[in-house]
Amino acid sequence: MTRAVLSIGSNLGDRLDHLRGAVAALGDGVLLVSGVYETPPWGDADQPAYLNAAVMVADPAATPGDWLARARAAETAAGRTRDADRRYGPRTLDVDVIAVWDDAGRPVLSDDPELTLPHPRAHLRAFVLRPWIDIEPHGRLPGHGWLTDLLNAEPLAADALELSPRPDLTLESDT
Ligand SMILES: Nc1ncnc2c1ncn2[C@@H]1O[C@H](COP(=O)(O)OP(=O)(O)OP(=O)(O)O)[C@@H](O)[C@H]1O
Ligand SMILES: Nc1nc2c(c(=O)[nH]1)N=C(CO)CN2
Repeated sequence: MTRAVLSIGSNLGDRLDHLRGAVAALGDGVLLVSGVYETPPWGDADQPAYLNAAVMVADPAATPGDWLARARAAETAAGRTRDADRRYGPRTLDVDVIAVWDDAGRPVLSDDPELTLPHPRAHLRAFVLRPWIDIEPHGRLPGHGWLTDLLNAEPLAADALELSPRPDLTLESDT
């Protein structure tokens, strides 16, 4: 049994549709879905604004590697395209594995470049932490502490002010 928090983001094409595609591709594993946020581009300012959200998933059989495989499958299913030469550049869909917990609730730690856990830049990204707080208000980022403490301290506090909640956009299925 593992539980994981995934970050989903899109800044090309029909952004909302891409996020919805990601949630659909994750299927029965999805436990909780955050609100949608419009966020300024991080890491490379010369690109359109993103829509970001966070998803909590769980599966009795999934290994940490399975979550990376499912993240990649969701990107493919939602028709991921990207500029391969551009680090932090625009993309139709990005699904990052932010953190994973084992069946005893212990965080899984990994320094494997293929799957580093927790995600090595999560603590620097208001666009990851703010949606995650929606679905886990008392959550902790393993190795870094309470989500709310991270988001309320500089430099993230300034970034958090730039995020726009989009309650008009929802990822939940209508059915
Ligand atoms: N926790 C993780 N989640 C997703 N990918 C990871 C993780 N740790 C390592 N990776 C590796 O990172 C590589 C690059 O992923 P990707 O193309 O999504 O990077 P990026 O979106 O440009 O940057 P970032 O990962 O900072 O968002 C992938 O090949 C993947 O194996
Ligand atoms: N706001 C925002 N900025 C980003 C995002 C993202 O999802 N949201 N993803 C990136 C990929 O590395 C780079 N920059």
